[in-house]
Amino acid sequence: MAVVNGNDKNGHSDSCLISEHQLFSAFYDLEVFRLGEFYLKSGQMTPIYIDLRRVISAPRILRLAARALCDIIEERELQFDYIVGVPYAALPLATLVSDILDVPMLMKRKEAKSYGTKKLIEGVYSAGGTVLLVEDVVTTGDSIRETAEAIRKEGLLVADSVAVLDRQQGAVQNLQQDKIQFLSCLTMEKILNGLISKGQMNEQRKKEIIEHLAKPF
Ligand SMILES: O=P(O)(O)OC[C@H]1O[C@H](OP(=O)(O)OP(=O)(O)O)[C@H](O)[C@@H]1O
Repeated sequence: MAVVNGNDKNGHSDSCLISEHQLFSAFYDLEVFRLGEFYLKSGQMTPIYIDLRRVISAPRILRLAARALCDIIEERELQFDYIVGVPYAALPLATLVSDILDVPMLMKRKEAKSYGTKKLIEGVYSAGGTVLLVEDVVTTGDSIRETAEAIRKEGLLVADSVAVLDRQQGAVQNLQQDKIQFLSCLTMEKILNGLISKGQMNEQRKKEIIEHLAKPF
């Protein structure tokens, strides 16, 4: 993402887009990045785990991440009528993006309830409207795909998705197959570079991690 201090493309002189460095540093201080042996939703072992759920306990950092998402949305001039967070971790982010941009939010449940309205998609909407999907960390993109499928079944449209972090394990290509553009604020490569600058690893370890994450699973 572009780092801009001063005038933005709309000529707002007081604008200050969130930089990748700013975002990385805030997450680093919050101990979002963990090195070790962890398992992902996909079942794959990962030597680096990114726990963005921690941001809900740091409101300023949560807002920073939401503003970074808004920067991408505005920079790329994404068009949409509703915002949906991929459950559960992205729900607080989606709520803030909805508030900052003043665009209505809908909520997709992981499972439909067996009582009440039994709806899978909550909120007020009209078929034909376009939904922007918001994610926290993306690995394969499967969670975005599942959410998009449920939303499309309701007669809503999905063209774009945005995430705070892309682990760069195939999501861009996978989502293209479902005709969903995927954009992110930070990538695994940028995070590994940041961890090198913090003395947490060297170039060789970065190379090993990237090779490990690129293996089929
Ligand atoms: O791109 P993918 O391969 O789908 O992986 C990314 C998803 O995994 C995590 O959610 P998780 O399933 O752990 O659920 P949670 O959000 O409820 O914690 C994360 O918050 C994303 O939604």
